[in-house]
Amino acid sequence: MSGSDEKNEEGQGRQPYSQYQLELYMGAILGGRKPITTTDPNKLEQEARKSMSPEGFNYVFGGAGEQATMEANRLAFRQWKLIPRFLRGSTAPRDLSIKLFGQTYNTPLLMAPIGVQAAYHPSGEKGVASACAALNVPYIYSTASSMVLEDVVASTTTTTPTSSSAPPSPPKWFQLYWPLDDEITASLLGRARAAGCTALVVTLDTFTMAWRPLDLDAGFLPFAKGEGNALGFSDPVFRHKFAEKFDGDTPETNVMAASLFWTGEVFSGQGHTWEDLATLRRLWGHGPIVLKGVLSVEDALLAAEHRFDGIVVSNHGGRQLDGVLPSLEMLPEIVDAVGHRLTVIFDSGIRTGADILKALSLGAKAVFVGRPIIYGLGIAGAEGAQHVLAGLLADLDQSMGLAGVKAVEALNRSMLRRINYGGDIKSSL
Ligand SMILES: Cc1cc2nc3c(=O)[nH]c(=O)nc-3n(C[C@H](O)[C@H](O)[C@H](O)COP(=O)(O)O)c2cc1C
Ligand SMILES: O=C(O)C(=O)c1ccccc1
Repeated sequence: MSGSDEKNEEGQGRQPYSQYQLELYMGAILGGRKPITTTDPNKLEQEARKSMSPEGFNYVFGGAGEQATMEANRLAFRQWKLIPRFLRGSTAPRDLSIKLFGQTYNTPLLMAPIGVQAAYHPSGEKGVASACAALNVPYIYSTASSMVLEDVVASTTTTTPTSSSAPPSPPKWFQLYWPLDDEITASLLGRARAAGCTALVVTLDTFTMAWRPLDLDAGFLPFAKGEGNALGFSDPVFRHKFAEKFDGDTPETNVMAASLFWTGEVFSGQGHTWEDLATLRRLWGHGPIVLKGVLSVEDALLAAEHRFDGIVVSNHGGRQLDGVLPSLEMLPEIVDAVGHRLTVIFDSGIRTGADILKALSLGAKAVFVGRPIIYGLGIAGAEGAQHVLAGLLADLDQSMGLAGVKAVEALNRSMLRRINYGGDIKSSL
């Protein structure tokens, strides 16, 4: 896949994803090559199931409870249908760029923060971050990462910034599972700042793990093996506090105790309140703060009242409280209530370009996508993740064209009609 970013006469660069469809056809026609894995979002899940370890696949795939919310996320997308327009002149080249917090982003897609990426493929966070960098997609580093923040950033940062051919690294964001101890929080945020993360995502909905039958039945909990703790174990303040409490031990000499100590810090946040968020703002000090996991108009209004820069309308991909509404259901109401006061981002259930179109038309300024990219990683490492990302962006680009829209900023609700055939996903196809 080419990583070129040439400028054309209309100012919007020829994007690395915009030729991907042609590249795949030509590879097949001229070279007899097949894509590295399927281009079909549903088959992708099946391919991942075959390639990944059962525990790894189930961890990514699984929802909470009976997966009612996870299924509802997909059903919600099926209920909105697009209304295309024609004969309005060429839509090419499409402008997928957006403005978020005063900065221009090439596309409205960001890689969702996903924990423990080395559990799905040895290239882990570095693999996904490099796939994102090749496509200019922002990478959001999770607090529960299996690789050290600074190492992941160094692995994707261009070492020769003066070279005119090298595209600049896309922005990086940092996702926080909020520790109880402010000194540890301060240290993590200071490191994220120093590593160049430009925005802070604070996840509200996962202060404790939900009831996840697939993982419970397999007894799979990455932290118990010391996985997903790299950020904490590499943190000087955390290490100091651990040594103080455990007689000079280090996370390396006493993995189990250090894992418990770390997870006790980052997954015990139910005590935090709206008032405590002031501390976070002070500790972060610079750049936007986005609250992830908002599902009610009331909490969205509170986020605006507390002057947060953004929210992610999300149900964590149906992995937390089973039975909650699909996040797409709440998106229009939340946008109407607070869209003029803060930036509304969306995630949970996006699988296709048309899904992204729908979320943006309902008022989201940008979207996060999680599982599909991790399936690509699990199947074929960084190359697989890049294939999925490029496919999703190419699909979005083409779907926009087919809908008769030239720029993301022109999307609006008049492009959508809600239909409800009732019943399950298949009957509403
Ligand atoms: C395996 C896995 C791990 C995740 N880890 C995190 C995490 O560490 N932090 C976080 O804020 N969200 C995490 N999420 C939630 C995602 O950021 C995102 O909200 C969700 O995946 C969106 O749904 P989708 O997978 O349908 O796109 C995780 C999701 C998955 C599937
Ligand atoms: O599994 C998740 O959804 C998640 O958010 C998480 C939390 C801790 C470690 C890894 C992932």
